[in-house]
Amino acid sequence: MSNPLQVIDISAPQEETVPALLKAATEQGFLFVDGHDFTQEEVDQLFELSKQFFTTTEHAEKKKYAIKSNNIGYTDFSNEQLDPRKARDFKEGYNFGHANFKTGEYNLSEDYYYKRSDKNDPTENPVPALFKANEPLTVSTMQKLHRTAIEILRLITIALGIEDEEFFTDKHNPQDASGSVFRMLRYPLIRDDDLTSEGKQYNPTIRAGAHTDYGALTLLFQREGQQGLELNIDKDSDENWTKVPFVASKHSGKAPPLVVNFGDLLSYWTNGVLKSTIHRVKFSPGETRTSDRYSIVFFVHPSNSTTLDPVQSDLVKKAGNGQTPPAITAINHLKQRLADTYSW
Ligand SMILES: O=C(O)CCC(=O)C(=O)O
Ligand SMILES: [Fe+2]
Repeated sequence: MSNPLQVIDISAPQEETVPALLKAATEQGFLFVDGHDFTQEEVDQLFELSKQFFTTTEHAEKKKYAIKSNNIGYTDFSNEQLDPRKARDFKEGYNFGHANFKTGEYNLSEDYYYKRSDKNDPTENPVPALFKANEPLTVSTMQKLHRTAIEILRLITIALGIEDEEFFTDKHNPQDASGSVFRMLRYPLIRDDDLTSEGKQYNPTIRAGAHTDYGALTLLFQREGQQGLELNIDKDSDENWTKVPFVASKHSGKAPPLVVNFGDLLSYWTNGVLKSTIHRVKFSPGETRTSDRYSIVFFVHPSNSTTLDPVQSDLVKKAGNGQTPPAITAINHLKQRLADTYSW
């Protein structure tokens, strides 16, 4: 499959990466980020861990970790409906949240996370045993993903010509309470005729309904042969979907480039100059897929109290839509979007 997205190597000189990043962010809102520091081996281990969790844990056991309104835990097959006009999404997932990306703590209890108590209660957001046993891997991944996101935000600030070079990075302090979530997802291989009558409420082709992401930035790993992510770059047409292919890294021994997209918050902050592009996951009828799709996703959100006022940038003044973003904080925006998705 040819690649319609740009591949940007963040280890290359800034003079090269900054204009390419701006072009990708303003035209498509999606790109590949190569030159990160994830090895193939560690990403393989992550996908193995995810597969093991989803395929060897009893359903009743998974349900003990059911997702709560803090967005931490297991999402069951019927939980999520990203496009309210369509069927529920046939996928399962596990979200790690309430993390401090500096110390590596995660799934922290409410009062400890919000600094109302100096003691964490590990029973509040319990971690499945398998993930607990593999904590060094998941924690180093979350921390590295956060650092990668910060680097992308730094480059974007330069690309937009924002005078305050820390405008975006300051809003994403690794120690602050935020809606950031690290998520493992599994979309099982299933064909139309596999569905029981109970399963008919699911759509076997559209696995994640069309949506934009709620946060600032999303970083995603996928595996070769497990594609399915599609973008609707042309907003005026519901029919025109661009498939995200699998591409390999240019750096030997490194994991494939991360699929990166801009979420609603970066779009608000830039009056629509950075595109928060609609996307979905689709298994097309008749395709020759032989395995489930797994994805590993990091949703980057700013500190909870951040507001959505546009940045001071000539580029945004000139090319922006001039609309006033909603007068709410990042956390209230997230709560609203999660309520719409999960019918909480
Ligand atoms: O799994 C994927 O490829 C995409 C998932 C996605 O878009 C999301 O969860 O927001
Ligand atoms: Fe998404």
